[in-house]
Amino acid sequence: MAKRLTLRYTNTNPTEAILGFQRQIVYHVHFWTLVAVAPLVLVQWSEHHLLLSVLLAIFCLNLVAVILYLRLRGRYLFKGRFFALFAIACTVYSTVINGHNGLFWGYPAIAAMFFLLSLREALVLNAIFIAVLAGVSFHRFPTPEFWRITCSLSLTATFVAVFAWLVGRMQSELTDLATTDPLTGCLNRSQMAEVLNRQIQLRERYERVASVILVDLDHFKTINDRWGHAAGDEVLCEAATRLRRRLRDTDFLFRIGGEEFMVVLPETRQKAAEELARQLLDTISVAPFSKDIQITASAGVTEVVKGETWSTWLNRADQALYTAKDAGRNRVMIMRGSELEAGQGTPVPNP
Ligand SMILES: Nc1nc2c(ncn2[C@@H]2O[C@H](COP(=O)(O)OP(=O)(O)OP(=O)(O)O)[C@@H](O)[C@H]2O)c(=O)[nH]1
Repeated sequence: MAKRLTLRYTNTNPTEAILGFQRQIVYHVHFWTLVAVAPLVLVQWSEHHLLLSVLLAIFCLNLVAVILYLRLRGRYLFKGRFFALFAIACTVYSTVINGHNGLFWGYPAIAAMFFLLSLREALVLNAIFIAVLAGVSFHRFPTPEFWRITCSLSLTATFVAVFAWLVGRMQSELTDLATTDPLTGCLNRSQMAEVLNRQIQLRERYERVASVILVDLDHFKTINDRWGHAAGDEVLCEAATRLRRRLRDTDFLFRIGGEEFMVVLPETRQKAAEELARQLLDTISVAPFSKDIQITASAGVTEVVKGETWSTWLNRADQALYTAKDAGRNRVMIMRGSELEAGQGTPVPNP
């Protein structure tokens, strides 16, 4: 065990970072659309297009509402659906009464929908939008122009759709890279606070229980020293696989240090967690790893207590683990509330 857990958490959560990035996009699209559309309310009014002017004014009110809500509450009001609705209505109606001058707004509207909506919603709405604009163009413009308009609108939608799809894929790949440990595939520390806090919220609000197990491989340094770092890496991967195999899909497995793993068990009381911890240590010690390496592990177990912070909860599990190490390793120690249960550390039979 290299050192005690660092319980200070800096805000480096990748999920939060992506949400922040999406909020920025929503903010900018709404803000710059407002800058472009607000003067058109007066222009259309002065040209006696009263209905269009009113439509544009309501569109602007929606833009202002979304911007303010985002600024004040940090939330995305209406999820871009009113934006799409008004952009489509205004562009189509403007094309009907203004011809090309209205149609030109269709191109930025197509792109904006891909920025604001989910890919599926943007594809469906843009298909409808382009079909309606094509219908209007067919009646309003000569046939060659209708084809040019329909093809250029479709090509714009295709380009932006491909771009949005690739950005979405890259985003999820980067999130995976940022949230998992590349060696073992376990979650890394960036997700720790979020997962533990979620369990604490469930405890506070719905009286749900949850437990944490810290598992630390014993004398891991000797493996590196004797068989080399690559063999040590193999043992870590295999240990993670063995732990994962014993866990449920709803449990969370983290690698939080060199040879230290954390298991978060939702809906699990301390008693059940203690039993599971013993089984986890068994899966590590029961069979040799590659190169016939034999290894054991120690574990600290504790259940979340109402009103505590995630760091207090984890600190208690950490203390239980240290006690297990001090007591001779290859055993489980549990810690309830604020007191370590004296003598409750249960040795796991040596392999
Ligand atoms: N192969 C490999 N070794 C690692 C990795 N991360 C940390 N280590 C090694 O793990 C060892 C941990 O050593 P210690 O903290 O002394 O713990 P230990 O030897 O397991 O002793 P106890 O925990 O007290 O039983 C160090 O030698 C680290 O270099 C890794 O990713 N791969």
